[in-house]
Amino acid sequence: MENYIVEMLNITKEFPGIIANDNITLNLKKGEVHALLGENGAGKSTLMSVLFGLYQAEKGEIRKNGEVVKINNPNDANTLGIGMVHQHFKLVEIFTALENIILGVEPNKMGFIQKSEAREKVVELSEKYGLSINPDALIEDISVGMQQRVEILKMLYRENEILIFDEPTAVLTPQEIKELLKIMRGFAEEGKSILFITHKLNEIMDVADRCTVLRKGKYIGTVNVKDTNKEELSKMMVGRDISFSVDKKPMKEGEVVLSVRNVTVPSKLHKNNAVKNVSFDVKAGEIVCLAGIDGNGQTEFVSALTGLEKMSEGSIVLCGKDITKSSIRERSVAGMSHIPEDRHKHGLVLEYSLEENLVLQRYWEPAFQNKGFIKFDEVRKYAEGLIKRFDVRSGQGPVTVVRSMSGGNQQKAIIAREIDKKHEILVAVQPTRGLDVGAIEYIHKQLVERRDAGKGVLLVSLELDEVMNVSDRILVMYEGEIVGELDPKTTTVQELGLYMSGAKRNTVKETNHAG
Ligand SMILES: Nc1ncnc2c1ncn2[C@@H]1O[C@H](COP(=O)(O)OP(=O)(O)OP(=O)(O)O)[C@@H](O)[C@H]1O
Repeated sequence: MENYIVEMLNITKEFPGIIANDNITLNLKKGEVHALLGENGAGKSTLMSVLFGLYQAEKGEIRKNGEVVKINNPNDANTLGIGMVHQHFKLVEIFTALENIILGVEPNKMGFIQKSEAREKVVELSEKYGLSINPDALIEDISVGMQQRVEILKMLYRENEILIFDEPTAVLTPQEIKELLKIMRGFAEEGKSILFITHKLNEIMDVADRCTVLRKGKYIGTVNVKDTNKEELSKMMVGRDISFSVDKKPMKEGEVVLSVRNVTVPSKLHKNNAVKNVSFDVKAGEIVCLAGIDGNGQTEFVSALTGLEKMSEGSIVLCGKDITKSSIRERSVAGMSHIPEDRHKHGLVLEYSLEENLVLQRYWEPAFQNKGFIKFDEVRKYAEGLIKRFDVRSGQGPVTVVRSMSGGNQQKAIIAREIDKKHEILVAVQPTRGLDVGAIEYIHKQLVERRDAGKGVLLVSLELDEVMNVSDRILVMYEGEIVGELDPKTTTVQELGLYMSGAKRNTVKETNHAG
C-alpha cells in the first residue's frame, strides 16, 4: 500500500445553496507536485481551505502520515507543517517584507538580537531557493511577483513541508512563471510535497507528477501526468472536447470607432511618463491587441482611456465624439464597454448581489426603472438570462453576494455585463485571467462574435497564445511607447517576444497616425 503524507478522505463541504466539495478524496505523496485542476467554481480553493483549516468539512477526515488529524484553523495547519499561498495574498501592506515573514511566529516581543537572527534566516532561505526579495521594502511598494516570494518565504520560514499554491501563476509574468515552476520542482526534489492549483495545462504538463481533477464539486479522477496529455485533462475537466484554436472568419473592416492621438500619461511610481505619445485607431469589425510585458504602460494607458485616470496630453475620440475629458459614465454611455484588469477594485461591488452587479451601469435605463423606482422583477429576469447565457455559476443565482463567488465566476459576471451592454468598442483587459479552458474558449468566441457584429475590440493581454490566436492586428507596447505593429498571420511568437523585450522595433504605419 502506498504511503501518503496527506490523505483527504471523503470530504464534503457545503455552502448555502451549493455543495462545494461532494465526497472528495485526494491523496498527496511525499515529494510530489500534485496539480489540482477543475473548472471555475469546481471546488478547488474550498478543498485547499479545508486542508489549511480555513473551513471545516461537514463530512470526511484528514490524515497526516496515516494518523487522523483535526485542523480547526490555520495555526493547526501550520503546526502540522502545512502552509498556503492564497489567490489573493494575505500580507500586511504597511509592514516590511521581513516583518510579514516573521509575523506570528515569535509570540513574545522580539528583541533586537532575535530579529537579526530572523533576518539572517530569511536571507539564507531567499538565497538558497533563489527567491530574491528586499527584506526592508514595504509590501505596498513591491511588485506582485515579489509579494508572492514573500508569501513563499513565509511558509519556508515556518518550516512547512506541505505547500499549497492556489493559482500562483495567474498574477505572474511569463518569466516569473518559469522561475516559480523551477522553484516548485526544487521543493519537491528536496522532499517537500506540493499542491498546485492552476488552469494552465502547459504548467501541469511541465511541473506536476500527478493531477487530480474536480468537476462541479465532485471528484473525477487522478492521473499520472506522464501518461496523459492536455486534451485528456481538459476533457476530464469539462466533460467534452475543447478546441484550443480560435475559429475566425476573414475580417470585415468598417469605420474607425476609436481614435487615440498622442496620449501621454504621467507615472505614479517615477518621474517619467508611463505612457508616451501613443496613437492608434481601432476600426469597427477588428480586434486590435495591445501586447507587452506587464508594467510597460498598458495599465496606465487603459486607465486614461476608460477615464479612471487623467492623461497629461493627447486626445481620444469615440465614434466621432471627443471623450478626452469625459467621466467614466459618459464614456460608458458613449459606447465604451470595459472588462477591467482588477475585477475587485473596478469591476464589481463585492457586497452587492450578482443581479445588482449585472445592472450596475444601466439600472437607470427605462427597462429597469420607472420614475425612480427599480423594477425588481425586470432586473431579476434580465439577470437570470445573462447567468444562463454566460454560465455564471454561484450558490444562490441572482441573489448570491458576489464576494462568495469563485474568482472565475466573478470574471464571467463582468464579461456578461460588459458584452451585453450597448457598446461600439469593447476594451477587454486580461479577460481570461483566472478562467478555465472551457471558459476561455467561450470568451474568445464572444470577442470574435463582437468583432463580427461590427464592433471594435481592444484586447490588452499578456498571454502570447491569446495575442496570436485572437487578434487581427497586434500593437506592442514597450516602456510606454508603441514599438511595433504586427500582423499575427505573418509573425511568430519568437518575433513578438523580441518586440516585447525591446530588442526590435518597427515604425508604426502612417495610416494609424492619420487624423
Ligand atoms: N465562503 C463561501 N460562501 C458561499 N459560497 C462559497 C464560498 N466559497 C466558495 N463558495 C462557492 O463554492 C463553489 C466552489 O468555489 P471554489 O472557490 O472552491 O472554486 P474553485 O474551483 O477554486 O474556482 P476558481 O477556479 O474560479 O477559483 C463556488 O460555487 C463558490 O461560489
